[in-house]
Amino acid sequence: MTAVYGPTSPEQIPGVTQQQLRDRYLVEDLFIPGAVRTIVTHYDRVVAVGAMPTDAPLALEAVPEIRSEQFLDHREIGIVNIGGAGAVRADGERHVMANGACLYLGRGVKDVSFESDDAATPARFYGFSAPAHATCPTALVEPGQGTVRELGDPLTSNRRTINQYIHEDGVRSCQVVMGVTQLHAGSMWNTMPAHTHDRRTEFYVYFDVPEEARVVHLMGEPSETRHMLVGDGGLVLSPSWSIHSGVGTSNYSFVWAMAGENQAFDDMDGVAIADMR
Ligand SMILES: O=C[C@H](O)[C@@H](O)CC(=O)C(=O)O
Ligand SMILES: [Zn+2]
Repeated sequence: MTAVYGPTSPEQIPGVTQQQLRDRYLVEDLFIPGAVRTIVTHYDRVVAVGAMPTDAPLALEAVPEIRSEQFLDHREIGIVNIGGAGAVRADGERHVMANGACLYLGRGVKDVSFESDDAATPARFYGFSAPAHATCPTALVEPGQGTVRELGDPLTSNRRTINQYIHEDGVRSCQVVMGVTQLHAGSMWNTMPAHTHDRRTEFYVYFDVPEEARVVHLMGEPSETRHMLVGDGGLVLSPSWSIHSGVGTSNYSFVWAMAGENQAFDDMDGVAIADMR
């Protein structure tokens, strides 16, 4: 249940087919009932995890690609539940996780497992993990209890609430920065004007996307953008050279998470809309 996403270059974007773009930057099967999926990437060595327990708990296991006995021997992980109610056990402690809750586990935690309260409405745990060279304490944040930033305007269809969970002024980590953005009803655009941050990789997982709806996700260098239509649960990989923005056919939410050179949320290189191609 492991997939490896190798490094890519912006020079590979011109001429790329829609299928090649999706093969390189989109994970559409992160959540499989009764399984843990591990997505090993060469973008800042970030590993993404999707766990969807049904009637039995699922363990977070090291995969051969990370050459560790336990998954967190050399790593940290931020976890957000984007599904039904559930819990994460970490070294015997049970952390109850409602939809939207965020759990941070630091380097050295040994036994991690995921469970759903009700197999009929399973939890969907999304994990974002990066290498860590020190141990930060375990921390749980209840939904909406992070640092809230209200952004955008209904007039530009981008009114949204950002909840920063793991960040410089919140739950501490070595590299991981993580939060959830919710688009308000009637607002469809995230992150427009767009930005890059050449110092950090960023992944999005779109959720609360209605079944018939899609998010038109924009990526690529600002001067050479491409799009992918992404449904509920889709994971999009943004290398540091890529913008990450999107417009839905409905409103939606997404988990954003970053790792790399720094943790400065505002270290972004904004792009004027008129300069995008
Ligand atoms: O670097 C920061 C990230 O792109 C996201 O936090 C942006 C976002 O959630 C939004 O504007 O809605
Ligand atoms: Zn960003």
